[in-house]
Amino acid sequence: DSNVGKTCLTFRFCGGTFPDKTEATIGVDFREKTVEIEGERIKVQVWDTAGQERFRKSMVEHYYRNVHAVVFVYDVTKMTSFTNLKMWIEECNGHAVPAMVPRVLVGNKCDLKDLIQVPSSMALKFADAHNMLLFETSAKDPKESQNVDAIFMCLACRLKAQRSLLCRDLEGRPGQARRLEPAPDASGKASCPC
Ligand SMILES: Nc1nc2c(ncn2[C@@H]2O[C@H](COP(=O)(O)OP(=O)(O)OP(=O)(O)O)[C@@H](O)[C@H]2O)c(=O)[nH]1
Ligand SMILES: [Mg+2]
Repeated sequence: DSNVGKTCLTFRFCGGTFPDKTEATIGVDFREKTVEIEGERIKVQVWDTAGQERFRKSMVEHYYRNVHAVVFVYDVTKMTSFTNLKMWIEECNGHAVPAMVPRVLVGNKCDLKDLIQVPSSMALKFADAHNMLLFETSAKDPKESQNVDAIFMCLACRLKAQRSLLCRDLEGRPGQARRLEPAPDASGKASCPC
C-alpha cells in the first residue's frame, strides 16, 4: 500500500540512509546496488512502485514483465496494509508472473513498537500459506539495517542459485546455453544468508 515505506526501504538498501522526507512515488523509481555473493559481483536493480492508485495508472503494470523477484511490503502499524496484501498478490498473479519468481514478505516500521497492529505470528502464518519468507524490518532504525539488506541479499542468492541450476540443466545440450559458473560446492557449504 502507499505509505508503508517502500521508498525508504530502497533508500536504506541502496544508499544506506533513511530519507528525511519522502513524497509519494509517482509511477516507478529505480535504484540499484552492486553486492558480492560467493565472490561474484551482482547488480541488484530495485524498481520502487507507487502505492497510490492515482500514481500507478496503467503504467506500473508494464513493470511486471521480466521481473526476477517481488517484495510485498506492509506496515506493521497498519492492519489494512496487511489485509490488502491479498489484493496485491492477486494483482501480481494476474500479470502472469511465473511461479518460480521468488516472492518475499516484508513488515516494515518495526521501530514503532507501541503501535504494532500486525502480530508476527499472524504475518508468519500468512507468509507460510503463500510460500514466502517473512522479514520484519525498519527502514528508519539504523540498527535494523542488516535486516533490510537481508531481504535483497536473500533474493539475490536465490536468483544466483536458480541461474546456476538452469545453466547446469542446459549444459552439454547441443545448441543450448553453456553453464556459466561452477555448481554449488559439493560439501554443501553455503554462504547464502538465508
Ligand atoms: N517510523 C518509521 N517510519 C517509516 C519507516 N519507513 C518509512 N517510514 C515513513 O513512512 C512514510 C512513507 O514512506 P515511503 O517510503 O515514502 O512510503 P511508500 O511505501 O514508498 O509510499 P508510496 O510511494 O506512496 O507508495 C514516510 O513518512 C517515512 O518517513 C520506518 O521503518 N519506520
Ligand atoms: Mg514510494
